[in-house]
Amino acid sequence: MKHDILEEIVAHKKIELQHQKKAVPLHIMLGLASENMDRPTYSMRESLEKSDSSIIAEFKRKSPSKGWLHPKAVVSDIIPAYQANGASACSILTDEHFFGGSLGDLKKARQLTTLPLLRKDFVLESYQLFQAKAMGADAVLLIAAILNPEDCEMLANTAHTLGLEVLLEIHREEELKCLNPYVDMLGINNRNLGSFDTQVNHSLDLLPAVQAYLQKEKVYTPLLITESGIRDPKDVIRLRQEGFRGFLIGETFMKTENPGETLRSFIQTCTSHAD
Ligand SMILES: O=P(O)(O)OC[C@@H](O)[C@@H](O)c1c[nH]c2ccccc12
Repeated sequence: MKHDILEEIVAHKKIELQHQKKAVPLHIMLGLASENMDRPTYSMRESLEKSDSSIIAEFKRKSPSKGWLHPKAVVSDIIPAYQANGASACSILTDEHFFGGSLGDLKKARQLTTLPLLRKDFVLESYQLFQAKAMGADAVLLIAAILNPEDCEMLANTAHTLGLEVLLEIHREEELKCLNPYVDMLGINNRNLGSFDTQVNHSLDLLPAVQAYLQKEKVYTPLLITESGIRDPKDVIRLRQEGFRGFLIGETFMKTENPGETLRSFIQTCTSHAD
């Protein structure tokens, strides 16, 4: 049987969470989150909607599929450069073991940018939403492949209570059952998190099923995002024409020496080739 990395990540996350909760108990983390309730927040959905390029630029040092991309990447270099060069939002990988990130990266990023910040991690419980709020996130990722619909709705509802927007990620049509009224953005991940197989066309393949579902369930109106494996500005142009309004890109920027510069020329190509 093929080894499923997603199962390994979730198993590791559960142990990690036990340690984190021992170090900072739930009620303390909730308190830290509430202290952040008054700070200004930035809507990722609005930022993507009003942009012509709608790029969510990701800060990711390594990944299980690609290994190290940029081992010495520093938040204070890259996040301000992402903002200066036209990103609509930033995604910060906070998983340490598999992606080389940390909650400290998110906290630092918050001090350096007014872009909407997405906490990118493997969220299983509300505790992680409190962490996200405490560290300055504006939005959180929920991954349908690791949640059941009830937990997903509970987490999305809690996120909204904390003033966090929700990006729900799906890879397969069946995962649409995790949609709920609290989902602000629906992301189609072009990468299968179990096998790492990544095809940009996956978003287009799944789109008719997503549109049919949204047509049927008219109360859900999430903004459509495409995630992973985007290397060519032409893909962004093509996917925008089909209705996508957010493009989550990590590796294409992070594997270069100057991710901000790479973002700048990527956006330039996108906008100069669009009608
Ligand atoms: O580096 P890429 O191929 O541009 O992909 C970015 C982002 O979509 C990817 O990091 C991602 C999408 N969903 C995730 C869930 C967990 C961790 C990482 C991810």
